[in-house]
Amino acid sequence: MRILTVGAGAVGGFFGARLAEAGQDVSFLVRPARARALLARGLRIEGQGEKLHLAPKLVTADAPGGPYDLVLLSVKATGLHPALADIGPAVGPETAVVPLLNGVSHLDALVARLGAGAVLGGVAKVVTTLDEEGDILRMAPPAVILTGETDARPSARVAAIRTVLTQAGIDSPDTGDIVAAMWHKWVFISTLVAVTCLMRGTVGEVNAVPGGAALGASLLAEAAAVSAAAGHPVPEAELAFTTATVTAPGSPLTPSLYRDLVAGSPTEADHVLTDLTVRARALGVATPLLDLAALHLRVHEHRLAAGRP
Ligand SMILES: NC(=O)C1=CN([C@@H]2O[C@H](COP(=O)(O)OP(=O)(O)OC[C@H]3O[C@@H](n4cnc5c(N)ncnc54)[C@H](OP(=O)(O)O)[C@@H]3O)[C@@H](O)[C@H]2O)C=CC1
Ligand SMILES: CC(C)(CO)C(=O)C(=O)O
Repeated sequence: MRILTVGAGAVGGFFGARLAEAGQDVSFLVRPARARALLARGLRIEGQGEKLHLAPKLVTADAPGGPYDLVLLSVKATGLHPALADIGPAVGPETAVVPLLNGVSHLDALVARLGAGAVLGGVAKVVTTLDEEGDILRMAPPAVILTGETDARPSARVAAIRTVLTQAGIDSPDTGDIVAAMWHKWVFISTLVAVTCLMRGTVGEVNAVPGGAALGASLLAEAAAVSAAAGHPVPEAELAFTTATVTAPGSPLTPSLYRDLVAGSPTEADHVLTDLTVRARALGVATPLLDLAALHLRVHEHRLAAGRP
């Protein structure tokens, strides 16, 4: 399968490398700084017993190649619109684009730019980050990509993509309804983001103090209520998983958005938190704690926009 991974960061680099290792024809669309780093060191993944080092096939926006069979879109929401402009020439009539961003609003942006026929839903379950050298550090076991047609119908292209992913050691179970799966991941990530960013600590640090675990449970109840009102009630098993994750004593877990916040970098707050609160208002769901978390992050973004890190 001809695959283009857009963004060779923590998520795209990880999944693209796995697919390339498994023998797929993978190109990575990168910008100049990342290209320089990858040419100098190669693409390296370490952690969780994995050690992988390969020379990635790089392409740039001026010559992206293609059309490809599959595009894995793995930029952050802050870079979504320029990336959509860059991938246009790489997308042909048979190309399937699978976005791996958290949140859901990018689906509309993708359809507006590339047409509904090109766009599948997507969820990434992986815990990776880039270290100071730009190598990928894998911090927890999951390696999962969920995908499907946005109207939930079975299709040959989704079956083919899931087979290729599975052959590369990437779990890709049938979700049934990928848009619901995206919402359910959104509930998970917005809860985790709100807990850690509001309290400025890891999950374990928040839960080490009285009231910490109760905050996680309250935030999850708000996010799950929005998802249910939008027509995507979160299954009990996923609620239990998120509760266990955000209330785990001693857990070092932080989301990538928290790491961006403490690094003084722009964050995906609008995409991950503000969008959820805007939808909550439209659906008549009260989300006072999520609103507070979104406000906290808006202040951060405003400070950055004003040139004050
Ligand atoms: N990290 C994780 O464990 C998980 C993250 N996610 C989600 O996945 C998405 C990606 O996150 P993550 O991989 O961590 O982020 P990273 O910042 O590590 O990677 C994003 C990459 O996209 C590149 N990029 C941005 N714009 C372009 C462009 N126009 N052309 C080419 N490359 C581009 C950046 O390159 P450059 O160096 O040029 O800026 C960067 O390398 C986010 O939405 C995140 O919420 C989901 C599940 C888990
Ligand atoms: C928390 C995590 C790793 C869960 O997949 C995530 O999605 C993120 O950091 O953005």
